[in-house]
Formats: sequence, C-alpha cells, structure tokens
Amino acid sequence: MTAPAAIEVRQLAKRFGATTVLAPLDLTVPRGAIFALIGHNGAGKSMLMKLLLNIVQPSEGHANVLGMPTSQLRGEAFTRIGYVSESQEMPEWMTVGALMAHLRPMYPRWDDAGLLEELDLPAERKIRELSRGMRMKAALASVLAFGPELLLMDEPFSGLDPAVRTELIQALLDRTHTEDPARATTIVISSHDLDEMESFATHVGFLQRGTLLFAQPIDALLTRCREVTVTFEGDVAASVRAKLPEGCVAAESSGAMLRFVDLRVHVEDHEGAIRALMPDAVQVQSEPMSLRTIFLALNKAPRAEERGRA
Ligand SMILES: Nc1ncnc2c1ncn2[C@@H]1O[C@H](COP(=O)(O)OP(=O)(O)OP(=O)(O)O)[C@@H](O)[C@H]1O
Repeated sequence: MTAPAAIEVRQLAKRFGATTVLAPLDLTVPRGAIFALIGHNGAGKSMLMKLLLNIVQPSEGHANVLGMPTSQLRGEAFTRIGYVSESQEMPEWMTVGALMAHLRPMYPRWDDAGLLEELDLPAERKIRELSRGMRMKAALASVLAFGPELLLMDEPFSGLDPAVRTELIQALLDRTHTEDPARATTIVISSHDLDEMESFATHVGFLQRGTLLFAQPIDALLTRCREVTVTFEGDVAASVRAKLPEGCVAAESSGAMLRFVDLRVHVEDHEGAIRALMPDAVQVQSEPMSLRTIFLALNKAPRAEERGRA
C-alpha cells in the first residue's frame, strides 16, 4: 500500500470574525517534497502552518498530515512532525547539551550522534548566550535529531548571514534526504529568499493575501512562465497589449516594444507560438524566468494569474 501524501488539505479556511485570513484552499504535498511556501508579509504562511500543526483550528475544511486528521494531532504524533519557527521559544537556562539530553528520551528514533559537531554547536553553552544563528542551529538540531517524517519551518533562516544559512541548509538536506523519496523527510519551508528557495526546493506554493494562487513542482512552474519581449514595425505595442490573452500578465509597452509575462507556456517553440499570435511582430524573444522574477510579475497582476488558471 502506498503511503498517504505528507499533507492533504481540502477547502481549509481561516477567518477571524469578518476577516478572512485564509480563503478555502486545496493542497497536496507529496512525501519527500521540499515545499517552498512563498508570499508577502501577512499572506497567511504562518497561519497555514499553524493550521497544519493543530495550533489553530480551521473555520472550515479539513487537513490530514501523514495520513492523520490535524484535529487529532497530539502527543505521539509530534514525535513524527517537527516545527521550527523564527520566533522559536527555547529553554534559555539550559545548555545545548542539556537540551539534547532532555529531549532524547521523548523520541524513539532520536539520533544526535555527530550533530552538534556538524553544526559547530558548543554543548556546554547556555541557550541564552547563543547568537541568533547559533540559536537557530540549536533549534534545528533539536528537530533533526528525532528524524521527523514531516518538518514545518517558518522563516527559519531570516536574519542569518549567508554562510550560516548555507551551513543550515546543508545540514538539513544531509539529514533529511535520501535517494528514496518515500523515506525522505517532507519539508515545508516559508521564506522570502526566493533565489535560495529555488536552489533547493522541489515544489512551490504561492499565497497572496490569504489565497493560494498555485502549488506545483518548481520545474513545472519555471517551464510554464516566460518573459516575452516583442518588437513591432510601428507605434502599435499599446494596442497589441490591450488585446493580450488571459494568462499574459505584467505587460508594459512603449512605442514599438511590448514586454509581458506569459504564464501559459505549453509548447517548446514558444517564440513561434507568440509569432502566430502577433503576426505583425518583427522580433520575438522568449526568456526563461527565475522564481523571484515570476513572484514579482504575479504581484503586478495577481488577479490576471487567477483568471489565467481558470
Ligand atoms: N489571532 C489573529 N487574529 C486576527 N488576525 C490574525 C491573527 N493571527 C494572524 N492574523 C492575520 O492573519 C494574516 C496572516 O498572518 P501570517 O502570520 O500567517 O502571515 P505570514 O504570511 O506568515 O507573514 P510574514 O511573512 O510577515 O511572517 C495577517 O494579516 C495577520 O494579521
């Protein structure tokens, strides 16, 4: 029997009074995925994680994690699910070594052999004496050691220098990922560093003001989004721009030049497809995009993207 998806969400929503913080959303995160949850400040990323952890209860809909309904998550379930957040509360008075010793008996699969050395963490130092980067290392060590099947990380690297970020990501990948996706830890990670996310995530979900605009493998997203520049003979770019099909967003025109982002790419010869759409074009250029440039384009034309999916 195949294992259930790591996360299965159906019509999950959260409201506070008349304020909708998360509109009903569906989401499936396969086992072994590294799922980057992206979106502006206040988009609902932390709220979605809290709903998945049963820290907050939904207004409607339901979610399963590791095959368990979130409403039933308690006690033993949390020996299989790890959570690391930017504002992680830690027992400040303990040393790093004492924290590890305190947690060890609670987890059947605990294995911290070599972990503190790997992360360059001094076992004898009190947590309150640690720098921001070291605190985050200690927080990460305390979840990596119990071998979680699912790890939710809410902006774990914010404010850390690039060297520490790289070290943490390496430790994370070394400890959680194997050739076999069925045995790998599923990671959901929210971050504002999109270049970093693109470098190691396998999937991406984009939350915009409480609405999940899409969730899909990063490769598929990068394939379907291209930045297009079209040059015409005369001063016609603005009129062509006005007739762009849905799914072409973030359009700008000036004189004979039109630039836009096409979110609907499904053919190999994309330039040919644009030429067919715009027979008066003199020159057509279709360039691949990064996760960061796609994010910026979607923010210029959020509703167009939603229509583009319909
Ligand atoms: N208890 C609450 N009552 C009312 N509104 C809330 C509550 N908790 C969170 N919110 C609102 O929910 C929205 C989403 O917040 P959330 O913390 O999930 O955003 P985020 O995407 O994680 O943002 P950031 O990137 O800044 O961390 C925000 O507008 C926030 O004000």
